[in-house]
Amino acid sequence: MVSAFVSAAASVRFGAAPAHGAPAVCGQARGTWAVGSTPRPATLWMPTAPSSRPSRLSMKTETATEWVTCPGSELSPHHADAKISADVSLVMAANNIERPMIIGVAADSGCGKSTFLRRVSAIFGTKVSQGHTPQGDFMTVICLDDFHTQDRKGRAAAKVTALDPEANNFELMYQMCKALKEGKSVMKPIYNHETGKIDPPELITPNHVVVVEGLHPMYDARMKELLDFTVYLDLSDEVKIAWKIQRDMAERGHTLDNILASIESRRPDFEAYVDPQKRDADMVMQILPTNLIPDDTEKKVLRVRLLQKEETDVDAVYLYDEGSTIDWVPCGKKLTCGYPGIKFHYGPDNYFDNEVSVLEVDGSFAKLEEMIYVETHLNNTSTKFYGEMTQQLLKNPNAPGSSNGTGLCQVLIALKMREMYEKITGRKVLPNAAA
Ligand SMILES: Nc1ncnc2c1ncn2[C@@H]1O[C@H](COP(=O)(O)OP(=O)(O)OP(=O)(O)O)[C@@H](O)[C@H]1O
Ligand SMILES: O=C(CO)[C@H](O)[C@H](O)COP(=O)(O)O
Repeated sequence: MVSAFVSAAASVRFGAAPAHGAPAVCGQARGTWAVGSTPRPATLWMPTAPSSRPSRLSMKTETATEWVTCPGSELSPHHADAKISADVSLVMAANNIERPMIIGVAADSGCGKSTFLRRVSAIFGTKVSQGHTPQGDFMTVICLDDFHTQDRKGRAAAKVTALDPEANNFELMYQMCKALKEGKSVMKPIYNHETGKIDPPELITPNHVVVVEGLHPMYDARMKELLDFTVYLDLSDEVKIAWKIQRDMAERGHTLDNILASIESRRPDFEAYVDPQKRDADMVMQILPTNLIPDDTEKKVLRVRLLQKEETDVDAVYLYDEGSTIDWVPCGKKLTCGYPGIKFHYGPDNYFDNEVSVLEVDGSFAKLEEMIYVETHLNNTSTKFYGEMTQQLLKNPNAPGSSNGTGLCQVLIALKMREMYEKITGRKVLPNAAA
């Protein structure tokens, strides 16, 4: 698809690609975006140079705020200090925030939420803050583990897992997300994964985009209602185990038995409380073992299916011909593929009670720059200029999944989030704002 924003003369200042392993919201100064002769929408939201913008971190305005006890704080002794501001935060006007958009990203632990959100932050463009919760100048990412009602010891004594709704303060979660959506600040509890304890609350101010990620963003009906866009990352057991082994053995010193036991012990609660959220998500990314290698044991080659609910405010990405069912094997001169090749599928389907469009990518890409060839065959990608999807992948080639369908689908979902933001607010985010 060639968007109306295409301009061969367009010049982009690229920032350094965020290093893999950087915090969920990568700090990148925004560059200028010259769109040549491209007409600018009247309501174009143009970030000013970082130095002339009020820094969210240096805002002292919240000290003038009157704080009130947040409903739900009475439900856990650990949440007694949880507060919300009585009035709309001064940060709203100071940072030119009109209407915070709230996005929910649900998945089990270790299923790639942080990795995915790094792509999202690159597309929205945001500078990262230090601290427990990444609060960028455009996007904030709240981890819902912060609403655990008990510390690790408490959960062990009560014999509940963190996945059990009993172990989470949904009332507080809802009230705080509602307050942020209304433009109010909150003093949110912190769950400290290093100590397993609940730390004193931290200040979270409203932002253009607030992502709530974790085990249960869509579990509670009122929370679900608040969310403007929802995503579920659905890993098959085989892939989940492979990723867990890779991370928890290599980086966290767990043994294989340990990891397998932990996955098994969480399974009943995962199936009861986390997994069902995928039914209602606007987009689901299924990550499965490949079909291209019979009896594949390595689980390194992935088959990724992007399920896009038809009934949303953004149009589904399609391959070639909207609504048709298409299998596409693009290997050849235009797309270099090593073993076992690459295969696309697109078509309509039903997912629980919803009509969805499915875009499937099985296999890996050998040369990322050749993704432009794939991009040319995709439509409704919500890109703002020819090659934007490929450019986003090339920005961070070493991030997990860049060379397969996970990276491609991460970028496509992030572009849909940006489109949704523009629809909700009536503002335009400059393409490549993060560069
Ligand atoms: N697309 C991908 N391809 C391969 N590996 C991936 C991919 N996405 C994530 N991983 C790996 O899986 C592991 C977990 O990823 P990540 O930390 O993003 O998950 P998470 O859901 O945020 O985890 P947690 O909730 O436990 O913090 C990491 O080792 C990461 O490198
Ligand atoms: O499922 C999880 C989400 O990240 C964690 O296991 C849960 O938050 C408890 O954390 P910890 O194991 O550090 O006490």
